[in-house]
Amino acid sequence: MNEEGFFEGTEKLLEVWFSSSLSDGKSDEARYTEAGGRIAGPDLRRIDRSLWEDLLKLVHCEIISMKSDKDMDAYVLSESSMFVSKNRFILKTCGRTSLLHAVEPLLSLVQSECDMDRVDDLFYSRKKYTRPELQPAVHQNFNTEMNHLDSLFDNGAAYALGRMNADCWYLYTIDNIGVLQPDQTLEVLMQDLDPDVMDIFSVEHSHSADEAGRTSGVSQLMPDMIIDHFLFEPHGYSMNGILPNGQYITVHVTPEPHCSYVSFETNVAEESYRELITKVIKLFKPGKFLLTVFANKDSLAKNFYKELSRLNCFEAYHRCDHEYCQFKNYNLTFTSYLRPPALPPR
Ligand SMILES: C[S@@+](CC[C@H](N)C(=O)[O-])C[C@H]1O[C@@H](n2cnc3c(N)ncnc32)[C@H](O)[C@@H]1O
Repeated sequence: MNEEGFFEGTEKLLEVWFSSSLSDGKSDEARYTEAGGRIAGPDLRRIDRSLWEDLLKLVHCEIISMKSDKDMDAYVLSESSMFVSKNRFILKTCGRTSLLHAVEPLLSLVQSECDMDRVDDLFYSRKKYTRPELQPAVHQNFNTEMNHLDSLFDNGAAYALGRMNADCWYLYTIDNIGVLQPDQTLEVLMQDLDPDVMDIFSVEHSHSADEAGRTSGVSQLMPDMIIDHFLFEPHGYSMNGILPNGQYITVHVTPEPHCSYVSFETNVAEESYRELITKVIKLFKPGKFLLTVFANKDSLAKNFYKELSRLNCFEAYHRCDHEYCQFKNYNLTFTSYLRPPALPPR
C-alpha cells in the first residue's frame, strides 16, 4: 500500500505447464511405490516449501498458509495465491509484486528438482493497472513485460484485448500446441464494488475469515470445497477453494472504497459459466467487470464462447466490448460489462 492508501488489486497471473523429455516410461503408481509412498518422478509437488519460499522472495510476497489434496497444493500468499499440481504451476500476485522476476528461476528450479525440462504452455496475463507508475520497473508497462518474456522464450506471442484507453487486458503466451488434456480458465475481474459488501471483508465487521466467507457467500460459491482463506487487517480477503481433480476457485478482495477490486478465478469444467458468473456478480455487485474465458479443444467449455457472443446484457449489466481469439489449441474470449448509472428521480 502507498501513502495515499492506494492498493493495486489487479493481479499478474502466470500459468505454466511443464513436462519431461526424460520420461522413463514408468507409471505414477510404480514410482510412488518404489519411492516408499513419497511423490517421485517428474512432479512439481516434489519441490520443498523452503525452495518455493526462496522463489517468492524474488516476487516480494510470502506464504500465509497451505492446504492440499491428492492432486494439488494450494497456497494463500500475502499477495494472492499459488497452485502447484503435478505438471501445472499457477502464480497470481497483486500489489507491487515483481512476478516476472521469478520466471527464469522457476524454470531452473523445476528442471533441477523435478527433471522437467519442457515448457508445454505458458500464459502470463493481467488487466491494465490503475496506477502503473507505482509498479516495479519491468511491470510498469506491457512492452517491458513482453520484452522480458521474449528474452526467455523464442516463440512468444503477445496480445492486448479491449480498449487501450480504458480497461484493457494483456496476454503473453507461447505459440505451441500446448496442453492436450481438457483445460479451461474463467476469470471475473470486478471494480467499483458495493460498499456494504466490501465492509464484510474488514476486521471491523467480521471476526474471522470464516465469518467473512460465510456472510458474504464466498464459501458457498461451490459445494464441497476444501477452503483456505485469510482476512487481512484492517481489511482485505483471500480465499482458495480446492475441488477434486486439480480444480480450484480463488477469490481476492481489495475493499478500499477508492480502489475497490475483486477477482474470481476458476478452472472448474462447465459447459456454460452463465450461472456461476451470475452468482459471482450478484454476490459482489460490481459497477463494472471483465470476463476472460480460455478453453482448449478437449474442454467441456469449448463452445461457451458462442453463448457469450449472444449475451449483450448480463443481468443489469450492458456489454461494452467483446473479442474472440483462436489459438492453436485454445479459444479465448474477452468481454467487458458496465452497469448503467441509475436514472435520477423525476
Ligand atoms: C487480500 S489482498 C488481495 C488482492 C487481490 N489481488 C484482489 O483481488 O484484490 C489485498 C487486500 O488486502 C489488504 N492488505 C492488508 N494487509 C496486507 C498485506 N500485508 N499484504 C497484502 N495486502 C494486504 C490490501 O490493502 C487489500 O485491500
